[in-house]
Formats: sequence, structure tokens, C-alpha cells
Amino acid sequence: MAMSPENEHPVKAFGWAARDTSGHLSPFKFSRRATGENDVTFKVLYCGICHSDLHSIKNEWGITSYPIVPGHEIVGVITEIGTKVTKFKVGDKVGVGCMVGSCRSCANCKDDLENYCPKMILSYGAKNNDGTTTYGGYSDIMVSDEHFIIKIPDNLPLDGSAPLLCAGITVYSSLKYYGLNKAGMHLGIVGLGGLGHMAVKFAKAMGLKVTIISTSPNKKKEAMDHLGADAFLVSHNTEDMALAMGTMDGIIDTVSAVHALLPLFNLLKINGKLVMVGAPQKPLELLAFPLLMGRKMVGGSCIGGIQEMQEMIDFAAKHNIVADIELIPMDYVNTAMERLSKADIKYRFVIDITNSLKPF
Ligand SMILES: NC(=O)c1ccc[n+]([C@@H]2O[C@H](COP(=O)([O-])OP(=O)(O)OC[C@H]3O[C@@H](n4cnc5c(N)ncnc54)[C@H](O)[C@@H]3O)[C@@H](O)[C@H]2O)c1
Ligand SMILES: [Zn+2]
Repeated sequence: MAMSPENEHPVKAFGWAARDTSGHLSPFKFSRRATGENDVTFKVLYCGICHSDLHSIKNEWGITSYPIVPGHEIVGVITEIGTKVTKFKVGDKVGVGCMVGSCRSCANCKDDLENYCPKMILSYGAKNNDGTTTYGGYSDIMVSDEHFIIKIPDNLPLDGSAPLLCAGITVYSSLKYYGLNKAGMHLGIVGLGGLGHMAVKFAKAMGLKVTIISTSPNKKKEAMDHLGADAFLVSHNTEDMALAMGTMDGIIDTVSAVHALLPLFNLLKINGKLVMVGAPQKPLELLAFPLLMGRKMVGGSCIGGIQEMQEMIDFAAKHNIVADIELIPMDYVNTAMERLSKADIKYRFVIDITNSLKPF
């Protein structure tokens, strides 16, 4: 018989979990493994709320097993290290993103692409190699093999850094892989949420011209004055969309719901690239003609490897890039999820775990 979450491991842990497709989160007792020889254990201080957490707690992708403790933008301070740990010491400020394991021997792992390892272990809702369940960062402590731990540079605030570990790496990796990181290029960003606003910050630091494509005209002023975008297109304004036709080298699409792709293809130059990072639950309509008339391509990208995560966070430290956050207490999380579903957040909720997650 499977062991209860509280008894799977020797170390007591607590967090907030969803139990069913309502997605409602409430206090939850479970357990974490003791610090193994290659492990780092850290006290969680902050955890970002990614839209993937919302998709997952409501089982929108059809792969959730309950109970689920979400959270994969996790930062904190190391409390214990294993005897063979070489990269970290107690007291270091660190984080964990979407992965806590991979096979470490396949071609993708050898290429520092653990994120594409067929045996990659997600930080929550997955199985460890010993069959126990992984639980995420809406919780008091975290333990992971040191390979999957990221060092947070000293000059970055910990709360605003948490979203770099998913939102940040996802947009950084896609810009780099698709060659959309060259100064002077024109980039479109669709969806100005957690990922979208990080994409603006990274793209501007790389020297790109950035145009936001959004359904909400009321986001324009802030996107340009505060985030530094160069232009703003309202996607239902057909006149402005027509004027921008054929002007973009690439588009990063962060939209979390089904939406039309055709207007986006039209914005691309010849050889332009539409990169999907948003993960809507239902299929999108893909027409061949607008792609072949202009040799355009559609691609996708999923987070990034560990080496690239460290590179991204060091780049963020150099350019002072952190997320714009609304810091919330743990017991606000259900309201935050409700607001996230309505895009009522600028631009990322981060849970103040250490000051508000109370044992029970
Ligand atoms: N590829 C990856 O590795 C990866 C990593 C993290 C998140 N994601 C996915 O990316 C998506 C975005 O995540 P986020 O945390 O930035 O979410 P978010 O909710 O912060 O942002 C999503 C944005 O999409 C906009 N939007 C929603 N529905 C829309 C519609 N029908 N038309 C146009 N715009 C619409 C919202 O206004 C919002 O600005 C989610 O689907 C998430 O699961 C993917
Ligand atoms: Zn995420």
C-alpha cells in the first residue's frame, strides 16, 4: 500500500495543496527526504505563482494527480548540505525552478538540456526515482540534488528573483535558441503577464526593439513608460495591426488561452519566427498558407537547462532584471489564483512564505 504523504519521508513538511479540480488550496502536511549526500536542503522564503500552477491545480492539462502542492519559482536560504555537495554552503541564497531531477546521462542531459530529458522530474506533481511524489514551493522547505539548485546573485532581491526561475528562463531560453537576441531586431511579445513582462525586460537588455501585442489597450501606458516597450499594438485594432504587417523578426507568444495565430503570422517578416511558450489547454488553429508564403516558422520552447538558468540569472543580475511583483501572504493564494485567471495582476504574484506560512 502507498504510504501517506506525511510518512513517505523522515522530515516533516507543510504547505498548501489542491485536492481536486476546484483548484482550491488549503493547508497540507507532508514530508521531505532527509538531506542526501548530493542534496541541498533550504528554507523556502518566497515562491512565485506561475500560470502553470493555475493550469495544474485545476487539471486543465489532464495530467494532475492530487493532492498537489504547486510552486516552481522557489527561493530561499540553505539550511543543510550533503557530504558530497561542492557548489554550495549553508546560508547561501538559492532557488529551484521547474525541475528537481533528470537522468543525467542521455544526450539531452549531456548537452545541458535537462529540461528536454525524457526522465526529467518536475518540481511538483511528479514522481521521484524512488516512487515518492514531488511537492513544490508553496511549502516550508525544499530539498533537491545540488545539480538542480541555482545560486541567486547577491545584488538581486530574493522576492523579485523568484519568477526568474520559470518565467525568466522560459523567455530567455526561447530568445536565445531562436536567435531573437541580436541588438536591433524587432520582437513582438503577445500577452503581457508574468512571462510577457519578463520577455520585455530581457529583450530590452539585449538591445531589441519591442512591440507588445495585447488585447488590453489600458496596459499601453505602463508597458511603454514603465517596462520600456517601444510600441504597443491592440490586437483587435485592425488598422494598427495592418500597419505593422511584415515588420517583426520574431514573436514570443505567452498567451495562456486559445487565441488566433493568423494575425501574428501577418506581423512577421519573411523568415520570421513565432515562438510558442504559452500552453493553452486546447489546440490552436494553424493554417499552412500564411507560413509557406514567407517561409515563416512556428516553434516552441520549454523552460531551459540548468547551465542556462545560471547564465540567465547572472545576466539578470548584470542588467538588474527582476520581476514586478505583488507580494502576498499564503492565505491570499486562492484570491490570487482567481485574479490570475482574469489577468488582474501586474505582473507576478509572489508568496511571502517565510512570514505567512503558519504550521498547524
Ligand atoms: N513554455 C514554458 O516553459 C512555460 C513556462 C511557464 C509558463 N508557461 C505557460 O505560459 C503561459 C503564460 O504564463 P504566465 O505565467 O505568463 O501567465 P499570465 O496569466 O501571467 O499571462 C498570460 C497573459 O495572456 C493574456 N491572455 C489570456 N488569455 C488571452 C487571450 N485569449 N488572448 C490574448 N491574451 C490572453 C493575459 O492577459 C495575460 O497577460 C501559461 O499557459 C503557462 O502555463 C510555459
Ligand atoms: Zn512556470
